[in-house]
Amino acid sequence: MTNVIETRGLVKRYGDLTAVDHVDIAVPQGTFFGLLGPNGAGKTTTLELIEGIREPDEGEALIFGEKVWPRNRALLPRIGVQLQASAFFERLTVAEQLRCFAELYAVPLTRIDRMIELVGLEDKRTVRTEDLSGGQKQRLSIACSLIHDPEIVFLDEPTAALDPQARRNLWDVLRAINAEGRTVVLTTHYMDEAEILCDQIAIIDRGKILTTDTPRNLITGLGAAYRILLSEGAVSEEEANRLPGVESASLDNGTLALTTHEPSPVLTALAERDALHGLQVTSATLEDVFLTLTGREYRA
Ligand SMILES: Nc1ncnc2c1ncn2[C@@H]1O[C@H](COP(=O)(O)OP(=O)(O)OP(=O)(O)O)[C@@H](O)[C@H]1O
Repeated sequence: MTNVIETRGLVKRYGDLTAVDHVDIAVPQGTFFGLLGPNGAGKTTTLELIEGIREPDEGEALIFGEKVWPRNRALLPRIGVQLQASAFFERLTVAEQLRCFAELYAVPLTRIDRMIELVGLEDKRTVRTEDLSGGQKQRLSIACSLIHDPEIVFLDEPTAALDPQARRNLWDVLRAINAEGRTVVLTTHYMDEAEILCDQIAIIDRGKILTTDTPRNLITGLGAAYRILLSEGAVSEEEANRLPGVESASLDNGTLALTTHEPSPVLTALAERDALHGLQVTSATLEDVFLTLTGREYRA
């Protein structure tokens, strides 16, 4: 698959601090790519280096095989950029704001309605930007970044500071953008968001990429055990300990917790005993991946 983005040994220093430390990233066309890391990890700086709005101290970033620095104007119509903080003309309505961007890019004004529909702001088209909620502002800012129909869109923490429901609603918009065939590069400090949305995740910490893979491979690569939780009384602790594949079973606070690396035979044996009451199966999470890689708990 063609890589539409590649970075080679990207470095950015601010005084003594190396904010981006030899970052190598490759993003195949059409991927939903996530740059995941705690606050201050270097996500925004990395993104800005790739977008060509900051000069690297070392290394280079390529989009569609072309260097992004010095500023490469030929790339601009092909990429959409949503910055972490968006500044709007506050007195303009949603539709006027989009019209302004459409005219700047000289694209047909029919794109305005298309974008309003894509981000679900139909009932807000005549509302002034200053009267939008945080989630609606983020939607508008995403719509502005897509007005010229770019092939790649960069989104810097688009769901930060949104409430859980607004975050989930925005996830649907982001999925739709990717489903249209666009490559999406997203930064986030939310583990769940990266796991749910992204095809590929690069975990960044202290300026360094720790690992890049699919969420599933990152998690299964740990080889961690599954936990199977059942209601007390579904089976006895002794019987649970004897089930095929069970490594340990213990009863705690009304919940029987089993650990296993092979959930299938355990679940089959439980089903045969009609003992699936209160069943929950959990595997390792990206937080466990971060802990394994850094030795530290993940604190966004
Ligand atoms: N213009 C700047 N001058 C000096 N230091 C900077 C500058 N921009 C960022 N930094 C520092 O570089 C490091 C990386 O910052 P960056 O904003 O890239 O991280 P981030 O992962 O995007 O964090 P956040 O999630 O908080 O936005 C941080 O320690 C930050 O304080």
